[in-house]
Amino acid sequence: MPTCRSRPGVRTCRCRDCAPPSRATARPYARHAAVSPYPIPVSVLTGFLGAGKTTLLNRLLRDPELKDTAVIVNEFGEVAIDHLLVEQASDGVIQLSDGCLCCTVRGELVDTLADLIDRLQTGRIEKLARVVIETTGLADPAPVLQSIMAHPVLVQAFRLDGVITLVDAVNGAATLDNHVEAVKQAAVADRLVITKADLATDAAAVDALRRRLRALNPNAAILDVQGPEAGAAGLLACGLYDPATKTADVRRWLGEAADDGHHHDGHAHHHHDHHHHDGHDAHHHHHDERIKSFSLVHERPVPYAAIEMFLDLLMSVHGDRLLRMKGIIELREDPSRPLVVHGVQKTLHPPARLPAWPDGPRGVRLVLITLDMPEDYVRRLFAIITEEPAVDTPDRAAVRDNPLGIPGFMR
Ligand SMILES: Nc1nc2c(ncn2[C@@H]2O[C@H](COP(=O)(O)OP(=O)(O)OP(=O)(O)O)[C@@H](O)[C@H]2O)c(=O)[nH]1
Repeated sequence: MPTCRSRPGVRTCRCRDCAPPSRATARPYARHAAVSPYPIPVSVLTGFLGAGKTTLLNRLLRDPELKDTAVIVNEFGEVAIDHLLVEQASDGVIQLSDGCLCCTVRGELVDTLADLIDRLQTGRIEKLARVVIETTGLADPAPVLQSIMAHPVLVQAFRLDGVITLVDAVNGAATLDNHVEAVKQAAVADRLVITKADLATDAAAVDALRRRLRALNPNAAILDVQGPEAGAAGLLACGLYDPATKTADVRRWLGEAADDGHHHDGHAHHHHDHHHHDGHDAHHHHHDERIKSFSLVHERPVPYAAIEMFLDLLMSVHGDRLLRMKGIIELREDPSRPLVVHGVQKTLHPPARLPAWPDGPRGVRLVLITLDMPEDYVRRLFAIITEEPAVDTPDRAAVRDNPLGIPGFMR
């Protein structure tokens, strides 16, 4: 990354030469996908200590589909050894010097990603098809996702493709009991991968772990690391765009919220399975109880201002409790082009517009993954925001023209 022209040595200063372009110039990724390499998909590979991240990464990197992939490996502890374990040519591997990727070296992750773009633009890297970030096992992945999405330049160059979380079949249940980070890792995943099933002697315990993961995260596919579907294609293409069909695949992206057949009431909330028929009574699910995944569904278009107000209120009141949100929205002002929203905690990705609706249901479909968030509050807020005002009431026009005027929701 070049240093600042006016202040040599300073890398990320805010002077006119260096300041990133304003958000207003950010272009939705859908539009330039066809003509430029941007945005480059970023996959985050996470999973508790020793879950098998490096092992899987090494296997994936041998797949020709992963050519032109940059891998950012982070390191927990003083001595940088993880990069030595990643077998691929050292060129593609970027080692963050120290510490935990999620917090202390957040700046460094941003610099590393910015540097990749710089190398691409100056021709030092010819092609960059994808970035994989392997997080330390102790990381809460949300801040990693956030640091990409909150950065005005990075957000134009990269898009989050998905989070792949590895769960060890032998130690997974105990890890979930004892570490809330592990529960968060599982909850925000787009793909859950069970590793070390070959070492597990107790098949019933592995089944119980699967059920527990399913309850924690109803929308993610659960795969076996040894299975045929755990290859590059199955793991690294979780985003809205299906690289196979080159179209937006909402169903694949949102999971059950897009599934018209099952949840007409918009209540896609999964209750935890407390029936342990197998005698493997996983007693302490207290971390699991704090995490909920639910969908908000509305079958009609909504005004832009209403959805904006909903997201604003949700983020400002409960942003810290929102681990992840994804959604697709039919706007009343422009129903033919869906709005795509993507949030991590208090950070909202600049909303993108798709040129057209893919097949399937329209309206509003939002999937929320929350930690200690009062679901009732969110549902009530959503109901008020999406409610059609009764015909013939004097307030109807006022509400339509100025949704900020909805009673009870003045700020
Ligand atoms: N039998 C078996 N061993 C595995 C599997 N996956 C990983 N391992 C082993 O588990 C150990 C830890 O694997 P790593 O890939 O280093 O795990 P990691 O998640 O990168 O570990 P950290 O970076 O320390 O968090 C290694 O000895 C692997 O060989 C698996 O599916 N089956």
